[in-house]
Amino acid sequence: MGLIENLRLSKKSMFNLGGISEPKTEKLSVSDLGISFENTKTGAITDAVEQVSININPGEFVTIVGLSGCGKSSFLNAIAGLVKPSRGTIKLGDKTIDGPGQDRTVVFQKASLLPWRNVIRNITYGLELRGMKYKDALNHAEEYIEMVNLKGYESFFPYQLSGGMQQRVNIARALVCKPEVLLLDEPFAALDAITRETMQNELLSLWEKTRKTVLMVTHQIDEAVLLSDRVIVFSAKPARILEEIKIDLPRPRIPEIRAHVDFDLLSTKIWSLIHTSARKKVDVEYEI
Ligand SMILES: Nc1ncnc2c1ncn2[C@@H]1O[C@H](COP(=O)(O)OP(=O)(O)OP(=O)(O)O)[C@@H](O)[C@H]1O
Repeated sequence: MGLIENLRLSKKSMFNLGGISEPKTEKLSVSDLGISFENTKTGAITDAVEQVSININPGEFVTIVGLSGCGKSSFLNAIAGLVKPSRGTIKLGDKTIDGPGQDRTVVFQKASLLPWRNVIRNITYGLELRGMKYKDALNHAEEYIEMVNLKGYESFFPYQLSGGMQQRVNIARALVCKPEVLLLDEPFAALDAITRETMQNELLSLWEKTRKTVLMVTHQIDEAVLLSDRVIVFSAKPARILEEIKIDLPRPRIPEIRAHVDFDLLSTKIWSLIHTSARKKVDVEYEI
């Protein structure tokens, strides 16, 4: 099924994928978050994130952009429960997040598939780990194989797939577990420009169908504008929120939205915020 047909799916089928209902999603609230790392040898402290507060509504697609090394991944990892914050709280609904959980799944830049499992068995793996019988897990996985356009590749092993196909398996593997929140850490950064664009279009279509709550980190400003409802611009390290920019481009979005005049305006605004923070960082470091 092509992108346009996908976007024309009825509202009913958008929210009821093959009869498997999505879990109820709660609001993700981050309050006054601070993250510091201590060098165990020298005792030196690196402050990566400082006083960040964000609310992400169910079904919202939010992206974080900022300079390299400013603290984006540390922030995302804290929400994944992989990094312990030094200050502040993270909540999903009423539940405080203090470690990894099935309600959140992370997709990293590198696909890290299990090389001894074929495509379908990589996708069923998370469900099997949770105690689901393979036959049942297979039913769920087959649905996602179609969604990520890998029908026909079920029996292929990771070494037989391109980088883009591996990342599609990775995304299907994350979605099949039906997390409440999908965390994406530069998911397409390792791909060439054309594959990256294809994957962005596919993610756009996938999100329109699932309306999953997504928090993504990226270096690509156009990627952030294309996909997001809101872009949060982080300052240079330690990361603070410089500005939250609402992306009020119409939905459902199609790839051609890149030609929309507001697309350029929004991208330029974000670019300018990041570059201003880069200049300030140089001024501070060289005491200009
Ligand atoms: N486990 C760690 N121990 C010590 N310092 C860390 C650790 N993880 C990250 N840092 C430091 O925290 C700061 C922020 O790193 P982080 O990876 O979050 O930045 P980023 O914005 O995601 O960078 P990039 O865009 O280049 O991936 C950096 O100075 C980094 O060296």
